[in-house]
Amino acid sequence: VGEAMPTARITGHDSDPAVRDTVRRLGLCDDVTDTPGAAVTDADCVILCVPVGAMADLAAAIADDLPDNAVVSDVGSSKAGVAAALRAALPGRAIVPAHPVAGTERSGPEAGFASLFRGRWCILTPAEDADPAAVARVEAFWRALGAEVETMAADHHDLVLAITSHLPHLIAYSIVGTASDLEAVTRSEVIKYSAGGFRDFTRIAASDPTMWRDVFLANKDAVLEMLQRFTEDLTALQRAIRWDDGDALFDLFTRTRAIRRSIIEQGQDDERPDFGRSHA
Ligand SMILES: NC(=O)C1=CN([C@@H]2O[C@H](COP(=O)(O)OP(=O)(O)OC[C@H]3O[C@@H](n4cnc5c(N)ncnc54)[C@H](O)[C@@H]3O)[C@@H](O)[C@H]2O)C=CC1
Ligand SMILES: O=C(O)C(=O)Cc1ccc(O)cc1
Repeated sequence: VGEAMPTARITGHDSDPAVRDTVRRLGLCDDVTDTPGAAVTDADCVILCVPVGAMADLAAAIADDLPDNAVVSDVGSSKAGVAAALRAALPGRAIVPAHPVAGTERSGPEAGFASLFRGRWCILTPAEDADPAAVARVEAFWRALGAEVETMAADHHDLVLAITSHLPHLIAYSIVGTASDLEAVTRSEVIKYSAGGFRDFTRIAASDPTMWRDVFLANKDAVLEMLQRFTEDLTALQRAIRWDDGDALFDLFTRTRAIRRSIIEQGQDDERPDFGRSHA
């Protein structure tokens, strides 16, 4: 943020003193405060960057110190529950929930890098009656970081992200968990012979446990809906294998290859040279 907005004054707070020390050491903020309230006393824009299950408590903790004209936003991976929690904790305030759809499996203050949001989408989910000036301020913030901004309803966001992000994480956690439950001898072979497929799942399955526990509990309905469809489609694949239906397998794999190609054409893959994989 400091690099993209050199005149902005950035104040940070984290409930974990070790994180506050690291942020001070790395110089990520102009000031780091020991309480949430002290971080917002003269803020124009407050961005809550905690696991989605912690948003309600943090919003309540800043309520009394928040200046009247401050805009409150967040970066949570699920939106309807967070938006409701922010509205309940901060009644009458300008609230513009946001989700930058960019990240890695890493977390903590050392996991960030300046190009993270460049060319990525940031989805805003303001309520229909939100102040357009507040929405414009949050949009300008993300555009300054290089992101493309789109606005949609929070429920719609949660359905789309359930299939593009949340279910893939659940599947990765599940398959890596299955491998780790295998007998010890097989497990060591899984590690030794892990070809690209399994390795890619282990990257996703190394994502932060607190963050993802909260996402699945907060976006329960949409995730369960997509999981139902997924298990039906998986059963269809199981049937195709059992009955030697090679055409069914071939047709699906041809369709899925086209999806990968369109992601690469839109520049939303992580193969670009500056995407921070060297930090992993
Ligand atoms: N990691 C990723 O790739 C992405 C994460 N997100 C969302 O961003 C949010 C933050 O995720 P990360 O930055 O990855 O996690 P992180 O683990 O790096 O940072 C979260 C921080 O919140 C602190 N915290 C927890 N409860 C708190 C409280 N009540 N008051 C003050 N601090 C508190 C923790 O100590 C931790 O340092 C989550 O809601 C996540 O869903 C959104 C897009 C991408
Ligand atoms: O590391 C990956 O592949 C991710 O999918 C990162 C990510 C995690 C959570 C989000 O809400 C957005 C992006």
